[in-house]
Amino acid sequence: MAPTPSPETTDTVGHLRALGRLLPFLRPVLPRLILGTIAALISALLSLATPIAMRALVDGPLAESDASAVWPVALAILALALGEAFFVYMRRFLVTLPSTQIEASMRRSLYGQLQALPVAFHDRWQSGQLLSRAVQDLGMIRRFIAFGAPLLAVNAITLVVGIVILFFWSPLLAGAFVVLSAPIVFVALRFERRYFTISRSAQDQAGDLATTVEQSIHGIRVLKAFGRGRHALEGFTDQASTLRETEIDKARMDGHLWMWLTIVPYVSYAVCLFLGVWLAATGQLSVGTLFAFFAVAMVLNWPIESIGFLFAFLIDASNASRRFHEIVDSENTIVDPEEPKTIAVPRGRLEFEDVHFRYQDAQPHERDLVDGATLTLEPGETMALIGITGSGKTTLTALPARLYDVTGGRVLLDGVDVRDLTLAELRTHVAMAFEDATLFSATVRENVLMGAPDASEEALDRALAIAQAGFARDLPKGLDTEIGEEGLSLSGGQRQRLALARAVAADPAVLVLDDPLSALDVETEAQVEEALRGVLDRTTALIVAHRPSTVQLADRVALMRDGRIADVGTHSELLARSEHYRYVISSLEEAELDRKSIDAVTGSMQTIDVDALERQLEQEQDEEVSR
Ligand SMILES: Nc1ncnc2c1ncn2[C@@H]1O[C@H](COP(=O)(O)OP(=O)(O)OP(=O)(O)O)[C@@H](O)[C@H]1O
Repeated sequence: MAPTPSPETTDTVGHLRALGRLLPFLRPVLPRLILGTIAALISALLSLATPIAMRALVDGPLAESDASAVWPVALAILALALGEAFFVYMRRFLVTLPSTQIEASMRRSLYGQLQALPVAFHDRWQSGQLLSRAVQDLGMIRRFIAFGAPLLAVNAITLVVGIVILFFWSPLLAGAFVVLSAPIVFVALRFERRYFTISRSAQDQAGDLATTVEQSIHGIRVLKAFGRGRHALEGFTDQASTLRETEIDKARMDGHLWMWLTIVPYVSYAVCLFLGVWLAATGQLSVGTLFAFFAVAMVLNWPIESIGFLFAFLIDASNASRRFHEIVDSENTIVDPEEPKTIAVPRGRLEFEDVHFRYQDAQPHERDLVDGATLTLEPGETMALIGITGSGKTTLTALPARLYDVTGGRVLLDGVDVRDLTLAELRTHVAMAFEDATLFSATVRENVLMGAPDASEEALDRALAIAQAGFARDLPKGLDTEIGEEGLSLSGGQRQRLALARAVAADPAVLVLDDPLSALDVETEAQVEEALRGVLDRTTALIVAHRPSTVQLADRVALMRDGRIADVGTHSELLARSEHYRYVISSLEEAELDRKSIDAVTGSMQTIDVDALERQLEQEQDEEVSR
């Protein structure tokens, strides 16, 4: 998603306001930034002083043919040059460190906000948009703070001081110079309006491109398995071409501005040269002053020419600041209560009390996805949740840990509304394992102990044993083996077992399992379920079941239908009294039979060289892509 900028903020004041919002990040390093800008200003003023010394040289020693008087002026010019170089160095020295500090603290704040924002926010935002803001936009802001902003301030002051000097020497010549250079203002204003929109488009398109790269890397197996490599490449190429065209438009606009910023001053120099020579010839201006006038005008050439790219820089940075604040300003709706309650000794009674929930993108005419669900899990009880696909089971299980907040009704833990507990406390009481077992680039140990970093070695052993994840000890470095994106690849079943171990290790009062055993073969699943039974005696568990065997594990089963809990009872009670339950169970059994036959086929495939087959398949697909 890439929000479009509001039109009222596209003027210079809007840009400055957007940049002004960076002030809280600038404040801690403001003294250094100011000193850096002062250093830049001194170096610029020294560059203006050189023509003054030259004027003295031409009108003094040169005019009077006094060779001995040349030395002091030449030494003064040398000193001015050395001084200028020193202050340029000081500017870089003073400004580089704070600008990287600002970038780092902005990045920290952005990442903190991304962590704090609810799942509903992440549902709406593309990952690439977030990535490009965290990397590209913040880099742009750093460069603007380190380079663009001081230069802008210094160039503006240099221009004013330079023009004042010119007026002081010759009001007529300086007046002509200013009037002839004035069209630059109109060119710049026109540029600003058009560049703002295109700069924002380029940044948003870069975010879209990052999303595509991220998604295709994430889904590389699917793309390869379905031979969609070429299709993905075509899609990527289209997006990259669009971005390229936008960048070319940007460069064209920039080039256009540069052209005017080069032509206009030179036209004005040419006219002023005629005028200046006439003034000197008629004795109204000394040769030294004429010479110095043009030396100063040449020094002013850079501040005038740089207006173009500094202006573009300012607009890019203000857009980057807007894009940054779009995230940072996003309202976090899932926060700690002002006066939190606490549950000293959790027992694990979980109640859904007339719970309603609808996703933000739900159409007004649609009814709530969870539409008045009421269900009570007694401490230590294991409740299986079943229903047809899309009936809202996963959504309901996301509510106790406040991954989403209910839109009506309440979820109570030991009689306390989960919204009255701090998130930190709530998440020590409620642990989750999902079907999609996400592991992070860290060691096995760190992944499993994520919810309980202080857990003992025994607790870790127990969690691994329950989840049948003993295989982790046989990895190259045992539990210290790096896994995830940067480390060792694990099978889907191995990942799920570690994710389950992670949920169990936290030793929660309530365990919410959203089909966390789907990737396990039947035998391992039976072993995990057997071991889980021991844990579930002490822990309240809500388990989304997609297999009849998981239903058997439960004390009772809740049947979800049309957003409500249509019935609750033991498996045999529901079989006896609910037709819908029989329908759901029979469809689960059918799916299970299919899965067992697939397991049998894959078992017999163990004798075939699967690796060789995979390699051959990949080779064929690569050849297809390269064709
Ligand atoms: N983040 C989301 N934003 C918007 N709609 C969503 C989101 N997640 C799920 N839905 C919609 O809510 C409905 C219920 O989804 P949910 O995953 O809760 O069902 P489920 O019963 O767990 O399904 P399954 O058995 O297939 O896993 C679906 O129609 C789905 O499209």
